[in-house]
Amino acid sequence: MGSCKDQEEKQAKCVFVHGPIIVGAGPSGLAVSACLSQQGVPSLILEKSDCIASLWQNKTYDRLKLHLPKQFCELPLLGFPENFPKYPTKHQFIAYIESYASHFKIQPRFKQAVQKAVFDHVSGFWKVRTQDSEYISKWLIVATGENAEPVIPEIVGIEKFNGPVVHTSEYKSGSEFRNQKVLVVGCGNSGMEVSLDLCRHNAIPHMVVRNSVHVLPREIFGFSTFGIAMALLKWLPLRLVDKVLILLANITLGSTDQLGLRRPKTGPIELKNITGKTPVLDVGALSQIKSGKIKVMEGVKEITRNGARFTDGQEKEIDSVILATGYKSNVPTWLKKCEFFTKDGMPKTPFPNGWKGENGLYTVGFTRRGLRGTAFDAVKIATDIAEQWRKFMDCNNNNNNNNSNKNSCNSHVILLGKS
Ligand SMILES: Cc1cc2nc3c(=O)[nH]c(=O)nc-3n(C[C@H](O)[C@H](O)[C@H](O)COP(=O)(O)OP(=O)(O)OC[C@H]3O[C@@H](n4cnc5c(N)ncnc54)[C@H](O)[C@@H]3O)c2cc1C
Ligand SMILES: NC(=O)C1=CN([C@@H]2O[C@H](COP(=O)(O)OP(=O)(O)OC[C@H]3O[C@@H](n4cnc5c(N)ncnc54)[C@H](OP(=O)(O)O)[C@@H]3O)[C@@H](O)[C@H]2O)C=CC1
Ligand SMILES: O=C(O)C(=O)Cc1c[nH]c2ccccc12
Repeated sequence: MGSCKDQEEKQAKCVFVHGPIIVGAGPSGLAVSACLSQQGVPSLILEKSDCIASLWQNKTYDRLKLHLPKQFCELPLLGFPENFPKYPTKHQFIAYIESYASHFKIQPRFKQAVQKAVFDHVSGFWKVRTQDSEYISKWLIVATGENAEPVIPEIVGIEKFNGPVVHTSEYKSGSEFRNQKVLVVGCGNSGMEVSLDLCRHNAIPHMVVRNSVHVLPREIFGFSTFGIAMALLKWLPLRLVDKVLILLANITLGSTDQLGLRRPKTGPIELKNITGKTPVLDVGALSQIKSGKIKVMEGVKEITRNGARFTDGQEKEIDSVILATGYKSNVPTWLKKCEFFTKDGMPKTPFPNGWKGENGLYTVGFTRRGLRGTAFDAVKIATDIAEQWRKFMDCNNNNNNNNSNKNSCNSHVILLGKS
């Protein structure tokens, strides 16, 4: 453990962790910790913020509701309370996550931002560095999420703009933008829902749609579109399911093309699986677009001191800019010398096999399948680690009872057992 000596010099504490280290106390980190604990495996979560589910608590707007029915957003082992509505609010979702953590007695270490994690081939351990400590374990579980950092695009002239420029992760409510002309850059679920919220507060959103986009109704004839898609996928091939979804969307919403919302050639679920681009599930923005309250604009060419120029030559005065330009993983900034992730911080191996890497590395919540994907990964990871854990415990017990067996276990495992 040469590193500990290095860390001592920098006055960092060296902590041997009994069980896996999990980076991130969002739904994914908590789910995997709960599943491990159910199998008798202890774990330690390192979380950079000061609370669990910080994305939901700190980086979402007031009016947010889950847009998939609750049965598709449950974590393993403990479902939503019976009395929750079909589409829980973000406050209900946070309450659920808090009761989940307390039910499984999960106590993350807060204000521990992982700055560097690296596998030490000599010792066979992961060394995980935060601002004040180095944590050491045989297993590292990456649970920092697909939405760890906002995507901030470079837009010509934006530095000259006089008004506020905020990312949707900082947006709380349209009440701060009352009567303003607001440029909303991006038309994913965030762009659509923020534009809708702005309308409800008498602001005038101009939403930039630079590309094609799938808009689907949240429900079709009282059934959730997502639920319909999942049911059909059990029987029909993906492309046929996508065709059915588009047909149903065209019947219920009408064609979206004339509104400036062209559909991509690839179907909605196939596109989500290949690129991660989530289809918009409409909760009311479309009717505001139809009535002209949300103005659809082509790409932005340039931002000026008090407005914007668009690629079609139009110019508009603007009071504020909201960047609804999405999120990215931050894994490449801290996980070093690791071939498992792409440069964008997503596992190179596609779903359903992206949860396990080499040398005790695992990932949870990088499936591009929302919380359902998280539940899938968490169960797989816990089962896999529990098997190793049981062997290690048996091995350790044998060693304690019978010294002649000592060579049958790796020395690092004995070291871990002593911590
Ligand atoms: C607005 C919005 C709405 C959504 N709605 C839905 C929905 O309805 N249904 C659905 O299935 N999915 C939804 N999603 C997808 C969302 O990604 C998941 O719901 C869920 O939050 C993923 O959980 P996670 O734990 O993987 O990631 P996160 O919730 O992002 O948690 C990751 C945690 O890791 C911490 N972290 C990051 N980097 C470090 C580091 N270096 N060191 C220590 N800690 C670190 C973060 O602080 C954070 O607490 C939504 C996403 C957004 C942005
Ligand atoms: N109620 C709910 O449950 C909600 C869920 N979510 C989820 O959160 C996740 C993130 O969603 P979201 O924040 O919308 O991010 P997305 O990545 O889904 O969308 C980003 C949008 O920004 C556009 N964009 C990016 N850069 C530029 C640029 N330079 N100029 C113009 N447009 C740009 C993209 O266009 P292009 O396609 O051309 O790249 C795209 O339309 C998704 O999984 C989403 O489903 C979000 C809100 C609500
Ligand atoms: O990632 C999201 O935002 C979700 O809400 C979950 C989700 C996973 N796969 C989807 C396919 C269509 C719509 C939403 C999702």
